[in-house]
Amino acid sequence: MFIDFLRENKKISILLAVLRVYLGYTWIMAGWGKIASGHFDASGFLQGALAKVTGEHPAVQGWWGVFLENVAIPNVEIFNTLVPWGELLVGIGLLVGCFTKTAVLFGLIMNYSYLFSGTTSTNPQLVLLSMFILVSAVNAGKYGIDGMIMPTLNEKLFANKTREKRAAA
Ligand SMILES: COC1=C(OC)C(=O)C(C/C=C(\C)CC/C=C(\C)CC/C=C(\C)CC/C=C(\C)CC/C=C(\C)CC/C=C(\C)CC/C=C(\C)CC/C=C(\C)CC/C=C(\C)CCC=C(C)C)=C(C)C1=O
Repeated sequence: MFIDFLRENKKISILLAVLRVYLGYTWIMAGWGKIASGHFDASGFLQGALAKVTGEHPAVQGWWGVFLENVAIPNVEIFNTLVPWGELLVGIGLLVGCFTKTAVLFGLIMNYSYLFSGTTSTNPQLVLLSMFILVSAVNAGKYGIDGMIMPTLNEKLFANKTREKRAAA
């Protein structure tokens, strides 16, 4: 019932838009800060995270350590680009409400990557707020670009499928 309320209520979509803009601004600042500095390098952070796999109460789980050691660290150049630009694009998507659901999902993937790496920081707070955007689906983008383009996109992309289904039924 609460989920339906988040997904359908017109007044709550205004609140969701405010939340979306806040999250978008936060991601833009994080991404742009790294891009503008011109020397973002995740190597040190990743090595530090890998070191947290050991000990009596490891902050980083073994399987994530395997990922860091075999995927992230050897390909750090890719992550040095993917992370800042991913953060910026997620931020823009959320700020203007364009492909909101996809943007928030990629934002969550990044939040969890940082959490898995043993950094708490503002990540839990961003995750909790992002959940509201994710479960409220299109309602969060209603007062954004999604609200303008989604009805047309849905019609163009899915109209035939709906017709096919109806014809088959
Ligand atoms: C507080 O936390 C923390 C941060 O800080 C937030 C940090 O940094 C860091 C620091 C981070 C590091 C040191 C890096 C650590 C690295 C690792 C742990 C390695 C592993 C990392 C990963 C696995 C993450 C990899 C990244 C991914 C998966 C993200 C990829 C993201 C994308 C590809 C972008 C997705 C975005 C989408 C889909 C949205 C796109 C939408 C837009 C861009 C919108 C476009 C809209 C416009 C341009 C507006 C205009 C549009 C119009 C007009 C269209 C209209 C059209 C009409 C027809 C009307 C830490 C630790 C942290 O703890």
